[in-house]
Amino acid sequence: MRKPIIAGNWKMFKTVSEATAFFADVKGKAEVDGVETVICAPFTTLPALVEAAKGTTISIGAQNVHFEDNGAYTGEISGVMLKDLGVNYVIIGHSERRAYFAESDAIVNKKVHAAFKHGLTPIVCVGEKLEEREAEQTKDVCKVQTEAAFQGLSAEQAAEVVVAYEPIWAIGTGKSSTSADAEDVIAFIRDVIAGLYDAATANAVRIQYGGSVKPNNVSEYMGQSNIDGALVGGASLEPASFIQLVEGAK
Ligand SMILES: O=C[C@H](O)COP(=O)(O)O
Repeated sequence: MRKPIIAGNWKMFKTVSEATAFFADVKGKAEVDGVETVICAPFTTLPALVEAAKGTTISIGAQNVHFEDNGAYTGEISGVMLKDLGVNYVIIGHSERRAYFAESDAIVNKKVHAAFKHGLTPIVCVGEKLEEREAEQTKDVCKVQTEAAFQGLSAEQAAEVVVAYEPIWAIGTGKSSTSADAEDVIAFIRDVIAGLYDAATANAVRIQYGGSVKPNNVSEYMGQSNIDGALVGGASLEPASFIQLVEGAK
């Protein structure tokens, strides 16, 4: 039985004071039995959020990690540093990082290994561009990205990965994938993982949908048998909306 997981991805939004005010508003409310709640926040807000989250069921995640433990990598943050803060999750390979920061499939895989090395659970993003969808390459793209991300992971590690299927054309556009289309691609991604490992491992992996998920459509996605939650950008920024997303995942 896979536990649904709602993860907010704040992207480059919120100062420390805004983050702590948000947390105070959702504490006790975005905590729902049977649903895992994660807030993936900017690095600068992580210490305050980790502190605020103590004694709650809300986990705190980062939005990126470098694949080395330390070194001359100006501006980067490592898994050692995130674990030291008490962070539990990290988003890896978000399409914005792939597009704007040249993250290749090989880099994504190195980051996934770095996450496991330091006891962080990776939320690995895969998904196609609009032109790839129009060329009917959605599944090919997701297969390549998924296989690359999982390369070299043991079955035990693979079972712990959270995958977020995010069609790029649906991110921040208000154009969400239909729940049936998302289910079709996510079931396919699960089959790809089964091909790499076995059915039991694939059935343990939680796969989220992401792309214009809102309080009014989250339960539609959650009603699909292969969709185990959502990675949410815009609608995760307001406390009331975030609480509704978590409640909608029950
Ligand atoms: O990581 C989250 C996704 O990029 C979705 O963003 P969005 O909910 O604003 O469309």
